[in-house]
Amino acid sequence: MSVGKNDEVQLFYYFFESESESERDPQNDPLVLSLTGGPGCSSLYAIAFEFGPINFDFSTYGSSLPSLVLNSYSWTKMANMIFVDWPVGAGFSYTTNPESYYTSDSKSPKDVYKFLQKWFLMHPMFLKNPLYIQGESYAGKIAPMIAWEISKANEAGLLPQMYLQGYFVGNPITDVYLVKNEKVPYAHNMGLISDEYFKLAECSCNGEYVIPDLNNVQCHYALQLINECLEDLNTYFILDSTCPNSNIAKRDQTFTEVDSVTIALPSSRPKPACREQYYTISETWANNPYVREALHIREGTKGEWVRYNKSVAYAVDVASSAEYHLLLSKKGYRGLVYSGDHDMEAPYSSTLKWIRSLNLTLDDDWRQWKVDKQIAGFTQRYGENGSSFLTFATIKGSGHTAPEFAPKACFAMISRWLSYNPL
Ligand SMILES: COc1cc(/C=C/C(=O)O[C@@H]2O[C@H](CO)[C@@H](O)[C@H](O)[C@H]2O)cc(OC)c1O
Repeated sequence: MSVGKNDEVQLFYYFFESESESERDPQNDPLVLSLTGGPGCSSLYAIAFEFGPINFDFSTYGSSLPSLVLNSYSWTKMANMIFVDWPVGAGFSYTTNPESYYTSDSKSPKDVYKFLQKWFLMHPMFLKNPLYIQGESYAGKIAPMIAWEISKANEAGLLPQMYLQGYFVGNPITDVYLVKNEKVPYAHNMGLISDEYFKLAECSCNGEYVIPDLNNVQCHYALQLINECLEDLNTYFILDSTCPNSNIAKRDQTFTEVDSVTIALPSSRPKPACREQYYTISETWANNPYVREALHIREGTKGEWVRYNKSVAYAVDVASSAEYHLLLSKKGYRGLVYSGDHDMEAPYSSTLKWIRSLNLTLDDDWRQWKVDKQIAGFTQRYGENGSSFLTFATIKGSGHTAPEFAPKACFAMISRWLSYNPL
């Protein structure tokens, strides 16, 4: 989908209608626009590893491309979903003019709005479906900004009028400073550093761990002790292991040209030993010529697909998007902020900090929420005059990409929230 002048910026997307099994109905189900983080991660990551309808089947993986299996916890079971490779440069999105490559926190929500405007022109039948914007990690910072862009455009009478109902974000990097500064207290709360190290850091650094005073020797010493404790920790999911060499799987994958059904490898190779290596296999899959043809990637438009393009030209020019949550709640839009509670990249406690700073009225205090009679996490809800605007929920024992590690709980949470039920 081209956005911007002269069709220079082309945003690639995957669209799945809701699966009309059981009582679902694509004509009336919500429509969710989904963005992955980074900025620069492809939405294929969310589709294949998190909440999309197809996942890689690694159980049969060994001597061929991974095959695909249906995901029984796919959010397409409750919503129509558009997954966009955002921003330009991520996934299969590209530009024909390098100057159009540059984007930012403040510009990209406008591009996504333009994307949606054009998408609805091509799919007008979805204009009456409740619209939600979803983003995780860095996109969790941007999702409420996109919702605000839509809200403003609707109020200005721009067409098409979009039936925006709200947004939901997972482990959002709402405020980069807050997120980073919370890592030390979070590490302490989770038993990763001792009380003594924490107290030393807290006193000597004055609670400032991101940009400590360079002349403060004691603070430096405390942070050094802490860094040693956290070395080799998987900060995205502190219960998970780290990958010693995430390139192993990729290096020995040379595919032979055979028919489009069976794509054999010259030799078999060891099964991936850790999560990062599974991610690498997705790169082999997405770069396979048959796969690219099936995905309608126009030849010559995009070079190598990478799961996370870290060289997108993106400027962080908004320090915090917390105020957008406030603006949207004041307009009556619904928001859900969920956090895998074992994520140290965007700790749930940093999220609670900016939520509290909004001074919203609590209408349902911290309590358990359950799946299969077991605690799935804890939740808190804010609202006024009988209307609930913002729900916060933790997902117990999950990481940065919460649905990847707790698919069933996340499915239940989103399903309840989209149906206006309490978690
Ligand atoms: C631009 O500045 C910052 C960006 C982030 C973003 C993290 C992020 O999106 O994580 C990715 O999430 C996606 C999921 O959306 C994962 O797939 C990726 O592996 C993961 O890296 C965080 C920061 O500080 C904490 C920043 O300062």
